[in-house]
Amino acid sequence: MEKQTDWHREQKRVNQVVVQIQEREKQLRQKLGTIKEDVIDIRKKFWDDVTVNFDNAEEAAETFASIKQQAELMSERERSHRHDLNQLKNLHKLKYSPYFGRIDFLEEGEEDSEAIYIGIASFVDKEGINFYVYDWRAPISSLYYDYGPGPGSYETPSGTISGEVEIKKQFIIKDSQIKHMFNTGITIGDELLQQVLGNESDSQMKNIVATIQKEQNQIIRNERGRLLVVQGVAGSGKTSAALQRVAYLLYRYRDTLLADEIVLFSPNPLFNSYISTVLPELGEENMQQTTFQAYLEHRLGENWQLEDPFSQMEFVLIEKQDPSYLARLEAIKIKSSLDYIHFIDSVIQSLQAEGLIFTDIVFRGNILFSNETIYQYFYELDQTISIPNRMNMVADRLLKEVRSYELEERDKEWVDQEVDLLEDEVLLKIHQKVEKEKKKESDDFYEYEREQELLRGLVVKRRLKKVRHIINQLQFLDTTSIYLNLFQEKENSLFSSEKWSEICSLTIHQINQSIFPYEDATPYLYLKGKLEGFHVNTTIKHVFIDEAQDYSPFQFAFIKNMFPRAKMTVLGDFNQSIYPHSNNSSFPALESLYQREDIEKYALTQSYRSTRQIIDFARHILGTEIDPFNRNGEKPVLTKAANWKELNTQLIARLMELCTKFRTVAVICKTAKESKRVYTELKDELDVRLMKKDSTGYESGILIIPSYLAKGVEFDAVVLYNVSDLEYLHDSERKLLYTICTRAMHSLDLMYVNRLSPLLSEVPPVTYLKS
Ligand SMILES: Nc1ncnc2c1ncn2[C@@H]1O[C@H](COP(=O)(O)OP(=O)(O)OP(=O)(O)O)[C@@H](O)[C@H]1O
Repeated sequence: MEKQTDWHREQKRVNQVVVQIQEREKQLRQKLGTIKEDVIDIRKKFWDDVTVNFDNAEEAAETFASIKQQAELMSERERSHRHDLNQLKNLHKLKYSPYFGRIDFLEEGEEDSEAIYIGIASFVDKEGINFYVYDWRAPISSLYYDYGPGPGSYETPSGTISGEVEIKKQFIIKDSQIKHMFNTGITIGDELLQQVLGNESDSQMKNIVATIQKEQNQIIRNERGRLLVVQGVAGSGKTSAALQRVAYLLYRYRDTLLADEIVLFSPNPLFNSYISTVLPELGEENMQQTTFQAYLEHRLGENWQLEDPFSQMEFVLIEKQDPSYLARLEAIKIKSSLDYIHFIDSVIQSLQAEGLIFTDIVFRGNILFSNETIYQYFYELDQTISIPNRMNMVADRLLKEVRSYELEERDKEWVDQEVDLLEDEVLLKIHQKVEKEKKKESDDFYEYEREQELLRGLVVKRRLKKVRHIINQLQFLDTTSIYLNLFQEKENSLFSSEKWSEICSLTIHQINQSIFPYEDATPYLYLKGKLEGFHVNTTIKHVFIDEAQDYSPFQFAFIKNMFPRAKMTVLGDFNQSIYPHSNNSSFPALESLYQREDIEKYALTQSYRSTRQIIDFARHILGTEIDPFNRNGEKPVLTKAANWKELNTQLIARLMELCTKFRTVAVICKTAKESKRVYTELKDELDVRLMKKDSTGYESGILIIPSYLAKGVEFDAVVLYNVSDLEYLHDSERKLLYTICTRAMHSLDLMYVNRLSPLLSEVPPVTYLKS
C-alpha cells in the first residue's frame, strides 16, 4: 500500500515536471520562431543597413566597420538560435524521461533535507532558483553515484559539503511514465543494472549515466593529474567511462572547453561509428575522433603508402613460414621500445656535428644548390643552435639566393620562349596592369618594355615556385636516407639482439619497396620532427586513448610530444594486448614520461558486458581473475565438426537459431583472410555481412569479422569460428582468444574441426557445454 502511494506520488511529480517542460518547450518554440525570422530578416536586409562607399580610405573603413557590425549581429542571432535549438532537443528528451534518480540529502547544519532528482540535463524553474532536475554532472549529483543511504559528501568549487543521504531511489521512466522504481543501496542497484545489461545490444553504444558505478564515477570526474591511467578488465566500462568523462568535462568547463579541443584515439573506424551517438544522446557534441593510423597517414603525407596495423597483424598471424618472420617480429618489438627512442636521440645528438644527408635542389634539369653546398651552409652554423632552427636558417639563406637567381634568370633565352607560350588571359592582365601604370607615369614609351619585363618576371617566378616550395617544406633534407642510415651499422650496442643485423637488412629492403612498414612509421616521424621541428598541436586540451594496450611505448611518447598542452586519459586492458608491439611494459613506459605526482591510476575489476557463464569460461583462458556482474545466461557451447563441410552446416544451423533470439550476431574469425573465406561460403545460405578494416558501421544481423576488428565492440551472440589447434596454438594467441570470447554479451559458441586449441586445455569442462 505504502509502495503504491509512493509510486503514485512520484508519478504525480513526473506529471508536474512534464507539464513544466511542455510549457518551456512552447515558449522556446515561440522564441525560436522570432529568432529565425530575425536571422532571415537580417540576411535579407543585410545590404540595406550597410552604406557601401570605397571612395577614400576613411569611407572604406566605415563601410568595413558597418559590414562587420551587421555580420556580428547575424552570428550572435545564429548562435542564440543554435543554443535554443539544443535546449529544445534536451527538453524533448527530458519530456520523455525527466530523470532516473533521486536522493534526499540533509546537508550539515540544515533542518530539512532536499530531494534531488537527477537526469541527463538540468531543468530549473523560470526564476532559475528551484531545480526540478539536476544534471547528472552537477557536483551534488555525485552523491547519487558515490553513496547509499547514510553519511555522504560531495566536492564543490568552494569546498566539501557533507551531510546525510536519507533516501536513494532509481527510476526507469519512458514516455513520461514510471515503468520501474527501486529503493537502492550503496551501489547503483543490481536490479536496474540487471535490466540494462540484460537488454539486447545495438549497433551503437549506449550511455550509462543512470547506472554509473562508484569506481567509474571517480574516473569520470577526476580532475587531478595530467595523466589518468585506467587498467580495466574486458567489459568493465572503460570506453563508457571515457565517453561520460568527455561529457563531464564539457559540462564542467563549458565556458572554456570546446568539443573540438578534445581528441579520442580509437582502434578502428568501425569503433568510431559504434560510439558516435553516445555524446549527442547526452546533448553534447562529439569530440574529434581519429585512429592512430589516420593520424600517421596525415603526417606522412601522400609520398608514402603506409602499411596499416591490420595488415601487419595479418602478417603476424598468418605468415609464420615466411623466412623473415622472426626477424620482423623482433624488429617490431625493438622499434616500439623507449630504447629505440633513446637510440634515435643519440643519433640526433651526433648529427648536430656532422652526418645529415641533403638532396640537390634542381631547377630546369640543372643543380641549383648541390647537397654539398647545403651541407656546408648547415654545418657552418653554430652547433649550439638546435637542428630545426638551423634548418630554417638554411632555408632562409637558400630563399634569399633564389631571389637573386630569379633576377638573373629573367634575361635568359628560355624565358623569352616561355613568354610566347603564356595564356591570353595572362597577357591581357599584364597589359591592363601596364596601362594603369602608364596612366600614372604618363609615359608613352613605357608600355612594351615594361610588359616584357613583367612577363619574364612572371615566367621565372612561376617556374621557381616548386623550388621555393621544396625549400619552405625543407624537402632538401633527405630524412628517408637518414632513417635508413640507422640500419647501416650491423652492430648496435643498445640492442643485444642477435637479430639486429637481420633487422637492418630487412628494414632497408622494406623501406626501399613502396610500402612503409607500420612499425617504422612512428620512429620515422619522430626523427623527422626532431630534425625539422614537430608540428605540435597546442589547441587540444584533452587526449583520450582507448584500447591503449595496443600502443607501443614509442607511440605513447610520440603522442605526448605532439600534444604538449593536453591532459591524457588512457584506458586499456593488458590482457587484451594482441599486437606484437604491445606488451605489459607499455603503461609503465607511459608513466615514466610523467612526474609521479601528475599521474592518477585506477583499476576496474568488474565486468559488465558478459554473462557470468561467459566470464567463467573466458577467464580460464588466461588464468586471470575477473569479477563478473551477476547476470545469468547459457554456458558457452563447444561444437566439434568432423570436417569443414560439417562445420559450415553446423554453423549455418546455429546462426539461424541465434538470429531468432538476438539482434547482433558475430562470427569472429582469426584473420581477414579467413573471414573472407567464411563469407564466401555462407553468403548464399544466409544474410551475412563481411566487415573489413575500412568498414565504418554496422547494422543488426549476422556479421563476419576478423578478430582484431572486433576490439572494443560487443555483440549479443558470438560464434568463434575454428578454434582448432591449427589456428590457436601459440601462447602469443592466448590474449587474442580471450579478447574474442569477451565480445559476447549473452551467448558464446566455439566451433572447430579435428583438434581443439590447447589454449583451452585449462578451461574446466563444467564451464561449457559440448555439442
Ligand atoms: N555502469 C554501467 N551501467 C550499465 N552498463 C554498463 C556500465 N558499465 C559498463 N556497462 C556496459 O558494459 C559493456 C562494456 O562496456 P565498455 O565497452 O565500456 O567496456 P570496456 O571496458 O571498454 O570493454 P573492452 O575493453 O572489453 O572493450 C557495455 O555494454 C556498457 O554499456
